Amino acid sequence: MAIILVRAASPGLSDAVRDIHHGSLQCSPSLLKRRAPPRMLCSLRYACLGLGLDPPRTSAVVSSEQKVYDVVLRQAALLKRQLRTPVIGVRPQDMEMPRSGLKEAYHRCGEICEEYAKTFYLGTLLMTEERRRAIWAIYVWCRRTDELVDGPNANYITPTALDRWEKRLEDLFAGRPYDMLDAALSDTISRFPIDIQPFRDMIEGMRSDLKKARYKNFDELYMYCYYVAGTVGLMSVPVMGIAPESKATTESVYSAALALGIANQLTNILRDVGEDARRGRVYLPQDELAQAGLSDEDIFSGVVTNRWRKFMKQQITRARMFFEEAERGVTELSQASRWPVWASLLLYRQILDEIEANDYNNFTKRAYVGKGKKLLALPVAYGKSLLLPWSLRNRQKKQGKQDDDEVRVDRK
Ligand SMILES: CC(C)=CCC/C(C)=C/CC/C(C)=C/CC/C(C)=C/[C@@H]1[C@@H](COP(=O)(O)OP(=O)(O)O)[C@]1(C)CC/C=C(\C)CC/C=C(\C)CCC=C(C)C
Ligand SMILES: [Mn+2]
Repeated sequence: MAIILVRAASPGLSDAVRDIHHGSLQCSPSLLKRRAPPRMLCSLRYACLGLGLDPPRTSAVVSSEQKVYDVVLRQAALLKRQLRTPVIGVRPQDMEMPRSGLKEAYHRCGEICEEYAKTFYLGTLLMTEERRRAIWAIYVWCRRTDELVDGPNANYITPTALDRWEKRLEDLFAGRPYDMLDAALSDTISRFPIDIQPFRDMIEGMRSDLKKARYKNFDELYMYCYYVAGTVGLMSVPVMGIAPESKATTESVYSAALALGIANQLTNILRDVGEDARRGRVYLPQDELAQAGLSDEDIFSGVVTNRWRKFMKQQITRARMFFEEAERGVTELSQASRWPVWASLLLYRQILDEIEANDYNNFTKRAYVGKGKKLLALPVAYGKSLLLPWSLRNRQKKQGKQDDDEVRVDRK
C-alpha cells in the first residue's frame, strides 16, 4: 500500500526507494524507514500520507529537501572535524569586548529570552552554564533578525538593511561585534563549532519574506521553513551537544534538528493563517489549496467550511510527521540539553491540538496553549529527557528485528 502511494506521489522518489531496496519495491514501510537515508524520510512520509498532492519534483530540478540536506551534511562534517581539532577562529581574548562586559551581555540575552519565551527560558536553566548562555545568545540574534521584518520598524526594512545586518553578522564572526548582544554571540561562536551558514540562511529567509507572499507548492514552502526555522536547529546542535554514549550519526541528529525547526514553523503558519492573511500573506501551498477546492479568497473571507477542515487536517498531519521525525533526535542530545528541547517540542506540538480544539478556526481564533498545560509539559519533558538515546535502546534488538522484516518482505 505504502509503495503504491510513494509511486503515485513522487516518481523520482520511487526510483530512490527502488535503489534503497536493491531493485525491489516490495518492502514494508518500517523497513523503508530504517533503510532510507534521513533526507528521504520526510518525503517518504509526505508521500505515504496519500494526500494525492502534486509530487515534489526530485529528478529534473534539485528539490528543496535535497538542497537543505546538503547543508545538513556540510554542517555535520564540520562538527565532526571541529570536535576533533581545536576550533580555529576568534578566541575570547582576541575580542574587543572586555570579559566583564561579556558577563553583562549574556545576562541581558537571558533577560530577553525570559521576556519573549518564558517556558523555553525555564527549560534552558537545566543546561550547563556555558551552553545555556550560548543558546540565549543565539536566541537573541534570531529574535532580532525576525524583528527586522516583523517588528515595529518592519515597514522601513529594505533588502539593503538586511545586507547591512549580514555584514554585521560577518563582523561578529570575525570577532568584531557591533554591540553587546552581538558580542555575546561572538563569544559563543568562539566556544562552539558553529558555522555562519545557517545564520546567513536565516537572513535569506527574511529577504524572501520581504518580496514573496505566496508559495507555489510544498517544495517552496519547505525552503522558506528551512530558512527561518530549520536553521535554528542547525545553529543549536553544536551547542546542545550529542550524548557521548549516542550511537546515532551526526547527520541524523542534524536532520532531526532540522525537522524540529520545520515542524515548528509549519505549526506557526497553521496557527497564524488569519493573522498572516490580514497582512496579505498566505503561507500555504497554492497547489494544495487549489486541489482542495480552496483559494486565497476563501482564506481572506475566513469562513470555516468542511473543505477547510479537511485541508487543515492534512496540513496538521504533515506538521506532526515532522515532529515525529524530530523526536528520535532529541534523545541523542547530551542529557542536560534534552529537557528544553523536549519542552519546546511538546509545547509547540500542542498548538496543533488547540487548532483542532478550535474546530480549525485559525482565521479569527488564536490557538493558544494555556498556562496549566504549559506547566505540565515541563515535568513530562523532564521525564522524557531521562530516557536513553534511541540509538542505544534499539541497538541489541535491531539485528534480530531486521531479519524478521526481511522474512516478512520475502513472503509478500
Ligand atoms: C536533535 C534535535 C531535535 C535538536 C534540537 C534542535 C533545536 C534546538 C531546534 C529548535 C527549533 C526551533 C525552536 C525553531 C524555531 C522555529 C521558529 C518558531 C521560528 C520563527 C521564525 C519566524 O516565524 P514567524 O515570523 O512566522 O513567526 P512569529 O510570528 O514571529 O513567531 C522565527 C520567529 C525565527 C526566530 C526564531 C527564534 C526567535 C527562536 C530561536 C530559538 C533558539 C535559538 C533556541 C532553540 C533551542 C531550543 C531548546 C528550543
Ligand atoms: Mn516573526
